[in-house]
Amino acid sequence: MNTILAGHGLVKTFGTTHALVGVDIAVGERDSLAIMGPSGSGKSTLLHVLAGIVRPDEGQVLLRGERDERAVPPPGGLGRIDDLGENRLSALRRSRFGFVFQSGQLLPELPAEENVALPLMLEGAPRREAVRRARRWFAPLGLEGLEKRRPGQLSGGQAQRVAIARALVVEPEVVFADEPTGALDQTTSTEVVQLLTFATRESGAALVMVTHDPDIAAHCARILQVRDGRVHSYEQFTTA
Ligand SMILES: Nc1ncnc2c1ncn2[C@@H]1O[C@H](COP(=O)(O)OP(=O)(O)OP(=O)(O)O)[C@@H](O)[C@H]1O
Repeated sequence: MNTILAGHGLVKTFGTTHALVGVDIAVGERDSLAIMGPSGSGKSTLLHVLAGIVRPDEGQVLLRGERDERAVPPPGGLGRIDDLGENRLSALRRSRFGFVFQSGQLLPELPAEENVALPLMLEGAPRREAVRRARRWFAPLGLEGLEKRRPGQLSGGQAQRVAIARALVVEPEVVFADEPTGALDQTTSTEVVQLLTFATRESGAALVMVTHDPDIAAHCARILQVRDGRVHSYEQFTTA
């Protein structure tokens, strides 16, 4: 596996709660990894630490191609990101990562196409160009004809597909999804996770997904089980 993102010895404590107590994890190119575990086991914290949203107390997060300012080049072309300044880290999150959350992530006053275009506009693309690029994602995600709808006029499944388009529009290297089907019924969940895994793989990105649902996790190539802030086990599927 060609590792593009890794966490080494990750520790995170909130007050007296030990959310992560020494996690090692590697994400490969075009990998799809489901993070599972009981409530409170540290799944979301692990995703947030890997995505540069939460800084670990100990350990390192490494990303491919991230230049390390120290004299010695990082092993395997990975460079440390957990110690970057806030501005650099947020620029990196915007340009190299895509995010899909459970729900409520779309701006209600913007039409779907502008919601998808938003990350490009934040990167400085002119509105017209950003919307043009955003529209390209509607057909592959089964959203044709819904470009002008506002989030309130979309079903839960359609809104999640718009969120997937928004995550992929920047052509990220890693897509992070935290319970992306948590607010959907079972049939819609299956459709959404199929589109998420397929579109992410087609785009060339890796997927890191937190879910408590084994049927949803089974759409990923690998499943990592977390218990009490530790990696409990890895399961690998050859067919996914
Ligand atoms: N910002 C925070 N402040 C205080 N405690 C936190 C914070 N974030 C997480 N925790 C605590 O850290 C532990 C791990 O939380 P985390 O959200 O990572 O678990 P999880 O496995 O994703 O849980 P769930 O499945 O319920 O979402 C929990 O005990 C939680 O209460």
